[in-house]
Amino acid sequence: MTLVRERRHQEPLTLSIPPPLCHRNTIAFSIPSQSSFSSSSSPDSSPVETLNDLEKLAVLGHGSGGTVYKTRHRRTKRLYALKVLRSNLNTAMMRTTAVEANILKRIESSFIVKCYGVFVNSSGRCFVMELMEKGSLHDALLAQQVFPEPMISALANRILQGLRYLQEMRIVHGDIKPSNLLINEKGEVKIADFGASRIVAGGEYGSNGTCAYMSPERVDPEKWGFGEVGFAGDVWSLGVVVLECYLGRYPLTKVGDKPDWAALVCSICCSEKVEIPVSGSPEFTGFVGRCLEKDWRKRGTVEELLRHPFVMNR
Ligand SMILES: Nc1ncnc2c1ncn2[C@@H]1O[C@H](COP(=O)(O)OP(=O)(O)OP(=O)(O)O)[C@@H](O)[C@H]1O
Repeated sequence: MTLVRERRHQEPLTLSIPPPLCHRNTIAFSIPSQSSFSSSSSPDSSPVETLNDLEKLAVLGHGSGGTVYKTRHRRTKRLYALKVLRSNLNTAMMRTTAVEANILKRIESSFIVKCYGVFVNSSGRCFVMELMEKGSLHDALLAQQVFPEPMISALANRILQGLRYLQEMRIVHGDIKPSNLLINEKGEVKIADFGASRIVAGGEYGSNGTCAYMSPERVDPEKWGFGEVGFAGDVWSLGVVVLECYLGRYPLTKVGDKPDWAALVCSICCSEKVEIPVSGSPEFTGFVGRCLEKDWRKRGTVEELLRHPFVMNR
């Protein structure tokens, strides 16, 4: 289980950041224009045929399963991200990456990081992916600390549209968190990393995913979970991310609390309600409240939240 991880430091983002728009003391940063948030990426006309087509340029980051590189297609000069999974993964992780590859093959959405191909070679399984030049939301939070509400609402809108697409495909993401939300050059946020995902067709939820962003019904199914298939869990995680963007820190534990397993489980499952900062606008607090409803039966659905005034028309 991943728990709350050390934030990896990366090159600071160079997102074009507009003047601060909110009442709080934020670092200036840019809200991508409406069109850049809603436009889709152009389809790639030159897919990668073999891994030899790609030359590695730099390391973009490391995950629990492997390393992600910035690469360039030798002939077309097009840039890609290449995720190379470690060859010594245990059987459970190998199964997980096979599920991930299977899911990625089915996905085609401008709200989800595109996978152009999955290759298996001596060093393991490799995913050729759309390059998200601005890194992850996790990196953006490190650089910006807090986001103004209009930025958060645009971001929530895109993630919800991605979740709507996944639900239509009967896919539960299972690990929505800042490091799995990537940003491209246009400032578009997309959902990535399907290592904890599953296609809903019965069966139990695995234990993959990051505890800090897991919903009460996943952490303590006996108390909160009977009958849940998983889509509501992605909505909960979105609520945690949205609140984190607003506060600039992981929101479900108190400042100074050790983010250990016991503190997390208690903050997610013990109390009946999540405390939402009253300083936000009524739209913001209302939206977060619908995402962080502890009882998944009462929690907002993706469709309902897409119509919520906080994200509507973004
Ligand atoms: N398509 C991409 N484009 C640009 N950078 C990427 C891309 N995919 C991943 N990265 C970078 O590489 C880092 C590692 O990604 P990876 O998916 O391996 O792990 P993670 O999601 O951060 O962690 P874990 O898999 O352990 O939960 C990310 O945090 C991100 O900064």
